[in-house]
Amino acid sequence: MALYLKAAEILEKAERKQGALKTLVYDSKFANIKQLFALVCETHKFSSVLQEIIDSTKLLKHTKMRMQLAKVLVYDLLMGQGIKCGGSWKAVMMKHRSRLQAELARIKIKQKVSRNEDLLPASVQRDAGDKLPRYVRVNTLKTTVEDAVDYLKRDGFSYLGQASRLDDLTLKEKQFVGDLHLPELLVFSPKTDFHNHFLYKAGHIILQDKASCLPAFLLNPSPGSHVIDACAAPGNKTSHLAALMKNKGKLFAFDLDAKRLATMSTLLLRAGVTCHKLAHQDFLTVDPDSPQYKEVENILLDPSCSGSGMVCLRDHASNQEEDQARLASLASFQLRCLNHSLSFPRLKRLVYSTCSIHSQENEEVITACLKQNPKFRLVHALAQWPERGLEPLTQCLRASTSKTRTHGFFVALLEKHSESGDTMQGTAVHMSPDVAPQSLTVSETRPAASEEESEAPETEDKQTAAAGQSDRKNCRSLLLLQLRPRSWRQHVPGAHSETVRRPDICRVLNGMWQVSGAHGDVDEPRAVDAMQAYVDAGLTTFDMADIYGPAEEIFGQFQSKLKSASSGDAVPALQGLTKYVPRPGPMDRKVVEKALQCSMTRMQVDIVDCLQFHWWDYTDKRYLEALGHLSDLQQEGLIRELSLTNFDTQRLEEITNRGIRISSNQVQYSVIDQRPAVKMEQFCLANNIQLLTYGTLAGGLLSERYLGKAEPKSKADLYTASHSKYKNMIDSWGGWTLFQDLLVTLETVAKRHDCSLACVATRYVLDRPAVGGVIVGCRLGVAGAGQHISDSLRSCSSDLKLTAEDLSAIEAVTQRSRDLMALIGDCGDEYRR
Ligand SMILES: C[S@@+](CC[C@H](N)C(=O)[O-])C[C@H]1O[C@@H](n2cnc3c(N)ncnc32)[C@H](O)[C@@H]1O
Repeated sequence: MALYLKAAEILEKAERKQGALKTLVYDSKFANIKQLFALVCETHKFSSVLQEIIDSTKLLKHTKMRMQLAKVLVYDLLMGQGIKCGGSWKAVMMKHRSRLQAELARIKIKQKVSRNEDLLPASVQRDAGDKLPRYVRVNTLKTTVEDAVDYLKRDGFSYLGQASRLDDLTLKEKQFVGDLHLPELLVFSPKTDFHNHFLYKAGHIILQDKASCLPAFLLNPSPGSHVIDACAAPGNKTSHLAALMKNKGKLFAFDLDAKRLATMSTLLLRAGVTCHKLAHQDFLTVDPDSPQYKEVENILLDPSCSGSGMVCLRDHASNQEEDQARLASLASFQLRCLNHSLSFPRLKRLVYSTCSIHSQENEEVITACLKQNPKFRLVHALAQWPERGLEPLTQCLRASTSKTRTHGFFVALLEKHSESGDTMQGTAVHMSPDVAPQSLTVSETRPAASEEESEAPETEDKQTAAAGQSDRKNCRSLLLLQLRPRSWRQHVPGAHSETVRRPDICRVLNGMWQVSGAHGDVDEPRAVDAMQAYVDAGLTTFDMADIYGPAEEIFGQFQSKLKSASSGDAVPALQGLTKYVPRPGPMDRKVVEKALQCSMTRMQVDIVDCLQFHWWDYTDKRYLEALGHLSDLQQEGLIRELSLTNFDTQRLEEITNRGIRISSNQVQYSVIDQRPAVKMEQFCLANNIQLLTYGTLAGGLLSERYLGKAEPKSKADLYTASHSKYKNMIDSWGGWTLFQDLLVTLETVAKRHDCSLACVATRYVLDRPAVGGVIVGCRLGVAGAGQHISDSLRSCSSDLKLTAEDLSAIEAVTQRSRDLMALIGDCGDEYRR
């Protein structure tokens, strides 16, 4: 039912002119955007027919339903895939089904047609029947046309060469050609879906209608130039401009809409665009005389418009009077934007474009603008283009499904006369007074508009840059952090605060779950030897547990090996954090003390740096008893820091309120699982408790290795306990497709900082306010540990700073995920379901 309610809500908003259908759909954050978009578009297309059926059958009166909800339900019942929900709405629709079907049949008989499609107005039928080719722009910032063609051929597509006629764009499944007008454009059969294709996800190709590629192509800014993209989001044309500029120069991009800008940020990151400067600003308020724009010679102006050229968005049942008012308001806004653009002092060329088929927004706006700006004139663009602007503005381009096999579009290229008064290439337009739009006035309000299709690609495989010596040096100063730098001991009578040294821990901790056996057999002597490399790199903190197989023993053996090898030299200080994970049962002092002694023996220590307590069942309150004893043992000098693992905020508060001082809580925290940010983090900050995080790299799934890879499903694919655990988390969070979006975004951020994707994912969590350290599973005795160490060092190096833009790109993906707090619960609840 959620699908139908959301579709109806969007249609109602569109009816109230609160936005374009596509924008409303994308802004809805609905889980299945594709499904919602299809339903909204189809219902919209058949709107007048559905209205007739609903009116004739008096469905609203019988059901008390609202019109748009009735339309989506009737559409799916009679023309779509059948009602997909259950419950009362289904029952209602089934009750009325025969009458609704009969009414549809009656309308068909009356119109002497047999197919639903034939009921549509002629203009719609033509559009719907004329399925547009799938256009793919090769992103030359990331690849070349030749490489993309080669890749696609190897991927089973058949390349038919360069098209030379429009008819060559009629292609069968799996065939493709090079476009006849635009060199970086490849053309495929209409149903080709690239949304899950590696090249798309890697940002090597951009899914962009051919007409929408014209503006940047015609502006053709040179590398190094300064360019403005005035109404830029979601950024397809910006990325095209950047590609033409080879990422050199300055590309100022403005947009009013924050959400669209967030999408744009992601899109540009994926596309590898780096020469841009995004601004959330009304372009009309940008000061043309500001020194920063003094070198701007090119502007691309693609303002909000009616969207009437977008095949699926055409409103076939619209109110003519309202439309006229809206068009006038849009045209007025477009003219203001144009006039403003032309006031930039160094401007030489401007491209104006709309995805509208209305002359009010196109030729009339240009005509009015040229009248008001006599220093500018039209350039006859792309002579070989088959569809021209309406007379007399044939210098402009128009595009349509029938003549250019694209969406409906309009493009004008304006150029300034040379300073001497000579004209630059092209012909000045001569205005006839009858063409000049008398009605164009300047409106102050922003009109409701339709926006052009936004599409979101992704990024490529890249080996991480190994951190060099300088990284390691930088990192050491940041590496150590006092686990709990505060004076709580003073509040505890009898505390051994003077004698117990507080350990400093590394910001990246070596997690030893990997030696527990859950990740394959462990060669203990090899594991012991492998610890040396971590310690040599300065990564001296190890996190283990009494239930991690031989982890504590391995730590102990390494500790003793270090001592015996020191021959009098200072032994490097290790920090050993372990966990006490008892089965629920009696928690008297003897039990707790014995468990602690066992850990100490295995770890070969006489004081445990940090003891993290876990409890499986909150209904069994003996966790409070256990913590009381642990607190006593701490006072007796056997534990430096008493901590928790996987406790939720409620219990953390309960424990703290009992006067038991807790140093840290170990929780799952990653770009994916951000539950701690909901309330845990705040409580920790207020109570001087640090979070130590695990799962930050999702058991290794958050890495380049899984970028562009098919979803791992089998046991063979998910061969460690970590893989299956975190794959489940990804499934709950939003699934593999969204996860791929995240990988691409992280990888693009990583490239910008010349580090690995894992570094970015780690740094993202390290930067959270309550996070003291991130635990990264250490691959003791496993090949590749070198890379892993350098990544850890780089993650906490001072020169790795995630920018606001990086964060907003990451958040643009994560905000599309499910609410894990609602789904799973607070930290650690996954262990107690
Ligand atoms: C047709 S869309 C632009 C599509 C974009 N050029 C692309 O190719 O991806 C128009 C954009 O203009 C933005 N917009 C509308 N009024 C604006 C203004 N006054 N200043 C800046 N942007 C504005 C809208 O938010 C919308 O994102």
